[in-house]
Amino acid sequence: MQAFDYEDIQLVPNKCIVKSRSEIDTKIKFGPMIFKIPVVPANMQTIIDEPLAIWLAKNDYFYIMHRFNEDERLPFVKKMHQRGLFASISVGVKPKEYELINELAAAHLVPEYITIDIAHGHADTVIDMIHHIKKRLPGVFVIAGNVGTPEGVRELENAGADATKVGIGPGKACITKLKTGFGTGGWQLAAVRLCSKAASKPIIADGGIRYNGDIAKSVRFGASMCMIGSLFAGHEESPGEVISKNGKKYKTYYGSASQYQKGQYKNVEGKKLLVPYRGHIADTLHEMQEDLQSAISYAGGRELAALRKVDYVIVKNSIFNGD
Ligand SMILES: NC(=O)C1=CN([C@@H]2O[C@H](COP(=O)(O)OP(=O)(O)OC[C@H]3O[C@@H](n4cnc5c(N)ncnc54)[C@H](OP(=O)(O)O)[C@@H]3O)[C@@H](O)[C@H]2O)C=CC1
Ligand SMILES: Nc1nc2c(ncn2[C@@H]2O[C@H](COP(=O)(O)O)[C@@H](O)[C@H]2O)c(=O)[nH]1
Repeated sequence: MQAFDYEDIQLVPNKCIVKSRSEIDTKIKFGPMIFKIPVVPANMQTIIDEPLAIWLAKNDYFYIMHRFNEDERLPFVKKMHQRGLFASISVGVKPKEYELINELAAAHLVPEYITIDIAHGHADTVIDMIHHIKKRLPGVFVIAGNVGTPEGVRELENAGADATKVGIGPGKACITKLKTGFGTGGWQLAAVRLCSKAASKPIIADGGIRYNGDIAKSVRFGASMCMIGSLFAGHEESPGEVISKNGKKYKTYYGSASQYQKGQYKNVEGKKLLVPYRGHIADTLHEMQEDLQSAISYAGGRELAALRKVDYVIVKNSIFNGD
């Protein structure tokens, strides 16, 4: 298997079949709903909060609420449904998480999406949680992860997951590769390709996306959706205060397995960084859509599916990886 990452790949253009990029459709059906673009902000505490989730849902973007305000998740589902919006939450695998599923079922609160979010998702703990959710909340679209291998994808799909999330350690705030020696960091795009070939259901490419063009590349290699953290971290709407330093504005971005998230230095696999302030998230999402429309035009198509068939070349070291 050849190892490559986003910066090593360039997609090869086909003849354009549209007169304007505005004709091009970037919509994606993912689970029970259709979204404007195949992009979801990472379910991390420095990336999403309730006001942003509401804005994203109202504006036809996919979102996944993080799982770190444990007791706010049930009321969150209720509030979203009262507003006529879809609910999409995350869970872990510890005993309290089983109770949450039971409480949601008892209250007849059925979120549209539940993401099982742990670092090493190819595990019986995740398989057991998939079974539990499917038993108690059968209508929910279950996303499970993270995994980095075809075997991981197949096992979670066979257990009942409706989609799997691929990426072990490629994230900008991640230090898993350094701390453990394991992961898909440096070959995340090749891992997406490998996993998507084994998948019979959608996969989410999670981590390592540094430029808008990487979204098109993820779709080329089989992703239905891209989860992005660092590119979304610096916005006005991102949780946390704007920090001024040497006349420049920043926002904080920290890993979900960092000591800042955990409140203690134990099994730490994430770090904290400052990312430049980028204005409003609506502008970034709009630019992502425009760039994706342009990418589809280079693919010679009118919709996302055109990207799946384009040729590619591997050009090692063409540009420096942001990491
Ligand atoms: N995508 C990625 O590469 C990574 C993502 N993360 C993110 O960090 C957050 C915290 O993740 P996580 O620590 O899994 O969540 P939790 O702290 O909720 O741990 C989940 C469960 O899995 C156990 N566990 C965690 N890591 C391992 C492992 N390597 N082998 C065996 N058991 C394990 C934990 O027990 P115990 O702690 O006692 O071992 C716990 O019971 C999540 O949001 C996750 O997505 C973290 C690292 C990598
Ligand atoms: N190894 C770790 N990975 C983490 C941690 N917190 C989050 N993540 C993963 O990173 C992506 C976002 O990646 P980015 O390159 O777009 O910034 C996120 O969705 C998680 O899967 C962590 O502490 N350690």
